[in-house]
Amino acid sequence: MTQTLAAATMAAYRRAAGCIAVITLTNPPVNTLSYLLRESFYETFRRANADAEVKAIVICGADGKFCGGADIKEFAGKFSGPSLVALIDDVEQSKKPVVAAIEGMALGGGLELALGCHYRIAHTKAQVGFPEVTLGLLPAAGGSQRLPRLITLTSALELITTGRRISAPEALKLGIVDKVTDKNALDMAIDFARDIIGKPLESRRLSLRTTPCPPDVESFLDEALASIRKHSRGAIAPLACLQAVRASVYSTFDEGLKKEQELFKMLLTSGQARALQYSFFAQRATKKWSMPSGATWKNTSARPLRKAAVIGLGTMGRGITVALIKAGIPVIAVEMGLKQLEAGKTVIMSMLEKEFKKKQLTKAYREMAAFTLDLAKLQEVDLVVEAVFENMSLKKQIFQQLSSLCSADAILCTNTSTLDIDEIASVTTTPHLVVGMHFFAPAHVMKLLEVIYGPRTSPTAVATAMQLAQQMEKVGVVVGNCNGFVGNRMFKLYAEQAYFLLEEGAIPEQVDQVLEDFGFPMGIFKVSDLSGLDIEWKIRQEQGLTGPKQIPGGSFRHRAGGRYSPLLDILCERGYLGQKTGQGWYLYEKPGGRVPTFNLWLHKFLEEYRELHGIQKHYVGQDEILERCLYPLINMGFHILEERIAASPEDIDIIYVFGYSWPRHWGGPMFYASMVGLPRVLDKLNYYHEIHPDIPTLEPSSLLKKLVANGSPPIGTWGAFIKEHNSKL
Ligand SMILES: CC/C=C/CC(=O)SCCNC(=O)CCNC(=O)[C@H](O)C(C)(C)COP(=O)(O)OP(=O)(O)OC[C@H]1O[C@@H](n2cnc3c(N)ncnc32)[C@H](O)[C@@H]1OP(=O)(O)O
Repeated sequence: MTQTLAAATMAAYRRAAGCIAVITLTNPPVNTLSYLLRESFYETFRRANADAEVKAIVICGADGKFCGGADIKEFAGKFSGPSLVALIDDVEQSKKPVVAAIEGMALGGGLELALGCHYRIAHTKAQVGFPEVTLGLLPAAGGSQRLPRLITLTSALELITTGRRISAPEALKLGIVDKVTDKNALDMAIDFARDIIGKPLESRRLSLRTTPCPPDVESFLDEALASIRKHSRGAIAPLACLQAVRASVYSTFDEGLKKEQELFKMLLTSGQARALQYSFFAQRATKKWSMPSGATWKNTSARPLRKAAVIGLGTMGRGITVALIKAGIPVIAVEMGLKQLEAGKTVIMSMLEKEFKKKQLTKAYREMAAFTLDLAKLQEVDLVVEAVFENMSLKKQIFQQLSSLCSADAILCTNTSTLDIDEIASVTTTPHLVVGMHFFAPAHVMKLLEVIYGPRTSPTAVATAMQLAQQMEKVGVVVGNCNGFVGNRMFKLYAEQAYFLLEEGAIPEQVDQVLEDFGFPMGIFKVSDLSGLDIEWKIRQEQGLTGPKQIPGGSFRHRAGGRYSPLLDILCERGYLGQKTGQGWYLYEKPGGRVPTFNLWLHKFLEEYRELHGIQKHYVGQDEILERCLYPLINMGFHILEERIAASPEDIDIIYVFGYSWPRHWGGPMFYASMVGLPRVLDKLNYYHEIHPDIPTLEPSSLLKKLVANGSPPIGTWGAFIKEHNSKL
């Protein structure tokens, strides 16, 4: 096994144009600088350096990919083999000119290696960057010291602290690469290397330079610190990146390297780095979907999509239309009335125009959108996305029509956030082609797509929806059919607890502050005001929890078998719908206002409400807010795993990171639970359930109890317990 790997992983050596040594980094799929590659590179580079016939060296990557950086999997173990810092030092100190031929990508350690080279030549489509910060790390093979010595401090700081990847033309403008070509970068690098043989190299060694600084560097760095603190939402890596760059200003190169190492070691052992690296692999794992039937991404093919239709041009339908066109799929956009069609068309065309200006689209977009009232046009399409109101009878009516109008093999998707896919499919003649696609608003921006299969959905329909997610550059996650699917089913408990906390004595400002300190960009009440309280109100009505369809049998504060908070309903009934009406949980300067301020009415109302219902107000502390909001949500995650609605904790975590702005440096709810410790989560749920026996969702799930009873195994091994848990044998 090791031998096979060793054969595939190497720094391959060959000679070109007589006197040029070409070293090819070879470690599929993205030529990461793993232990084996570093070992091989060390030998190969020495060989090239020692060979008197070699006058210059070119470094490139196999299969048109320079290098994807360090092997992230190796961060979890002990470092062995030659260090990247030392290898790059060898490269920079070489007396023979060394040229990097960058094709595909030079990321992280890959870019650091390229910065050690004396020249860099990139293909125009290549990307370069330091994504370490997104993994909870910093460029620690001299990158944080060499980049600021090469380009402006402002750009170096921005690239290192954000992890933004840039195109080769931008890298050329900034001065990171020396030449860009749309031909073969390796051929160009070889020619270039031949031309520079014998030329002095001293000025090309970045470690010998000093960092060029703006006039008032101290206040520049102070402002940068304040801005990073404001935007990093509790993430520590951006701050460490800044400290490393700061060292490049005030220290010698060697001292700077020491500081870089010190900060790297601190980050590497932090929980945040573990969470972010987990998230990196979790995101990739969602592509490898499976269904309980045994169908998987490997054994199922997607249908080609030449044309799609979107039905319903409200906010969601508009965003979906734009997302499809951005993915290169022509769309027939359908509405039921002329007025709605015209309104939808105007907004969609202006959204497309904006995307075009941002260079996200080519000119052809005008021809890619057709607008019609005529459902007969749907005959031509391979896929339909229905995006009308969240109303079961309306959706069923539409799917019945689709069934007779569309071609027999058209994939029929419903954009629903809660409704039963199977019930919708039941009115069609092709239930196997019906699949749920839960987009998140704004649909042309938000990355997440929940792909929902019902009991009759075919693997082909799922594969096609997942393929479409990829085409739209979204993260698709395949989930089973249940009320609210994964994301909203869990979110419901998060929101519910927040309302209960208001009833018990908290105020929206307090709850939001705790959630924002945790790392959410906005607390739940601000989010509710922003999206409009009536969204949840309509869902509650549809579920028979409130309104004219309310299921009889409950009481004012007890419905559907447990405690119920009618606070949101009361606000909606009074017309307090959030930002759009100028008042919700907060007060706004005017309808449509954006700045939340103290809502005196709400505070008085909460006092009266508590008094009226005999609720004993208590002091709600920060821990209680966080635990009451997050632990029931996590507990529901365990139920969802038990029921196999989500195939893995990774799937749940990715849904939360990409759809609900869960702070990525906490990995996602399930990873967070594993970091906090499952016994603690279990104890706290038991504790709160004892105090609030009328909230059944606080009762710990049996899977959580089982995992704790088994010594709280690592998250990567939960799958075995779930299988065992579900086994009917
Ligand atoms: C002391 C030295 C410190 C150095 C710091 C570093 O270098 S940290 C690493 C910095 N590099 C990165 O963060 C790059 C991460 N990778 C990517 O962004 C992308 O994978 C890519 C390189 C742009 C390629 O994207 P593409 O969409 O083509 O492929 P995938 O993302 O699906 O990746 C293919 C498989 O390769 C695995 N993989 C990619 N990069 C790494 C890596 N750096 N380490 C380990 N594994 C990596 C990825 O997980 C995929 O694996 P599968 O098993 O096929 O899912």
